[in-house]
Formats: sequence, structure tokens, C-alpha cells
Amino acid sequence: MTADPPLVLDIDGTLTRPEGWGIDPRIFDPLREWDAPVVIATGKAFPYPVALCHFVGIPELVVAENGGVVYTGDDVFFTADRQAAQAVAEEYRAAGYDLGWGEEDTVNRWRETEIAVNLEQPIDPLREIAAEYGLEVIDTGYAYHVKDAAPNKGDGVETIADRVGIDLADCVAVGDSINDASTFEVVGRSFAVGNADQAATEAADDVLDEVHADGALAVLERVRGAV
Ligand SMILES: O=C(O)COP(=O)(O)O
Ligand SMILES: [Mg+2]
Repeated sequence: MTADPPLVLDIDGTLTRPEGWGIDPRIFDPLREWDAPVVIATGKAFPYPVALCHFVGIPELVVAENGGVVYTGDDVFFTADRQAAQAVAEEYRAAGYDLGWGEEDTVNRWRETEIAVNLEQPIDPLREIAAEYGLEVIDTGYAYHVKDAAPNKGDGVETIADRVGIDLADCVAVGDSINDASTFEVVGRSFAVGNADQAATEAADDVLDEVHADGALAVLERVRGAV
């Protein structure tokens, strides 16, 4: 008898419409019907992947904020704190820059462990200030993330696998950017979508021709019933 492998899926660049933005609705039914755990591992703030699981109709297994927040469905782990990233944001603003998300900033409002900055803002001063606080800045292609270098998505995936009883060797991951490389290192099989950046492409076992959700859907077709 064969079963579906557990999945670890990135959101932006991976479950998005081929034009680049917005979740592609074609992923909803295959994910809801998937016969194994589906972990959503994202750089977005905690509420976003929880909401995605909620609306897809699957258990909430979530790595958020690039590993800063991990939710096993029972327990939440915070593996970094926001204080240093917040100080970087304040210094960046004091130097005359802006995070670039408008007054109410729903991108950072519920963010617990890092700060995200709009790609239209200058990165050099951000990197300089972050370095003063011992933080790194990563560019996912969707935002700059000011974060502690230590926690990453891969660590979060390991925590979930351990708590939920998933064999990482069976897991299949799909992602598009530098923040997925750590996931690719811990799972049995990894795919970079066709629009992936260099770091993700180099870290993946396979690189797909298809872009965005077309890539994720192609992987689901390929690995369904594979374990
Ligand atoms: O938050 C981002 O910048 C990217 O999010 P992702 O990790 O789901 O692609
Ligand atoms: Mg992504």
C-alpha cells in the first residue's frame, strides 16, 4: 500500500498564482484532500499561515517568521524575540527611512520575532543598522526580513516533525527562496519552483520548469502516493 508523503510548503512564490501574487485557488482541494500532514513554512507573520490552514481546511502545522514562531497544533514555540529587530526598525526610521507598509502596517502588526521591510526601501542602511544589533537581513523576493540568524524554517520543521511524529526522510518540500534552503536541508526530497532564487535553486534536489503554484501542483502530482 502506498501513502502520500508529508509536505512542507512555502507560501509566497510557491503557492502563489503564476503571475506572482495571491494564493492560487487550485491548491485548496489537493491540500485538503492530501492524505498526510501538510506543514506551512513561511516568512510571513504567524496569523497568515494559521489563516491559510484554517481556510484550506487542514490542521494548523505552522512555521512562521522564518522559524521564529512554530506551532505544532498543540504548542507554540517562539525561538527569537522581537526586541532587537524592533530596535533596528526604530533606528532605521530615525535615520529618515520607513518600513514601507503604511500607517497601520499589518505586515508587522502581529509579527513576534522579526521585522519585515518593503522591498522598495533602501537595504544598505538597513543592513548596516541590523549588523550593529547582530541581526541579518534576508531578501525573500517579497520582503526584507530583519532577523536573528539562528532560527530558520528548517529548525521549525524539525520541531514539528518531532512533536507530531513525522519522519523527515519521507517529507517533500517545495519553496522558492533563500529562506527555504534550511527546509530543503532537513527533508527527504526538495523542489525549487521555476521562479526560485539562486539560493533555493542550489539547495533543492530538483528544480521545476513550472513556476509558482504550477510548480507546487506539479510536485503534488509527482509525489502523490510515493511512500
Ligand atoms: O514573507 C516573505 O517575505 C516570504 O514569505 P514565504 O516564506 O511564504 O515565501
Ligand atoms: Mg517563498
